[in-house]
Amino acid sequence: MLFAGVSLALGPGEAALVTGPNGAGKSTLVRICAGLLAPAMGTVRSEGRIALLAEAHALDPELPLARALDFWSALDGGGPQAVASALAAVELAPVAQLPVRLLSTGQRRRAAFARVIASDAPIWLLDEPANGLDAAAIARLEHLLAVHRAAGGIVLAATHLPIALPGAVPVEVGR
Ligand SMILES: Nc1ncnc2c1ncn2[C@@H]1O[C@H](COP(=O)(O)OP(=O)(O)OP(=O)(O)O)[C@@H](O)[C@H]1O
Repeated sequence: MLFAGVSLALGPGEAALVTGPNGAGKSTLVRICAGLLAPAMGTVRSEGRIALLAEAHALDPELPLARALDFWSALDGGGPQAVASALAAVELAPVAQLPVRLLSTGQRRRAAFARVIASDAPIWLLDEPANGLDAAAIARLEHLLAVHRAAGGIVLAATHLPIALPGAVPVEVGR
C-alpha cells in the first residue's frame, strides 16, 4: 500500500500540490490521475483534455526541438504557431533548431513543459516540473502555472522542490 484516503476535487483555476519523500507514491498518483495506472481502490474522474509532464520528456532526441514538438502539436491540433509560442513562453526559442539530444538538463525539462503548454489542454498533470531548473526558470514556471490557472486551467503538480502554487490543495503521500 503506497497511500490511502487521497480525495480531492479540482475545478477551473484550482491546483493541488502533491508532496512526500522519495518512493512515497507521488509519480504513482500522477500516473493514476492521468489514467495510465489503475488504482487498487477508488476512482478518478475528469472532464476536459489532460496534458501530462512525466519524468521522460517524450521528445525525439534526433529531431530539432521545434519539429519534435510539432509531432505532438499535430496530434493535439495546435500546429506550429502553438509550438512557437510555447517555446517562447519557456524561453527556448533560441534553441528551437537544435536536436533534442543536445539540450541541457534544464532545457530538456522546459522543452517537455513546452509540450504541455502547446497542447492547450485545460488539465495539467505535472510530475516534478521544477527538476533541473535554475531559480529564474522556476520563477518562470510559477508564472506560467499562474497564467494557466487565471485562464481557468487546472494544475496538479507533484514535487519535492518548493514551488509557488498559491492556494493549492496540499496532498501529502507516504506519511
Ligand atoms: N510495478 C511496481 N511494482 C512494485 N513497486 C513499484 C512498482 N512501480 C513502482 N513501485 C514502487 O512504488 C513506490 C512509489 O514510486 P513513485 O515513483 O510513485 O514515488 P515518488 O514519490 O514519485 O518518488 P520520487 O520522489 O523518488 O520520484 C516506490 O517505492 C517504487 O519502488
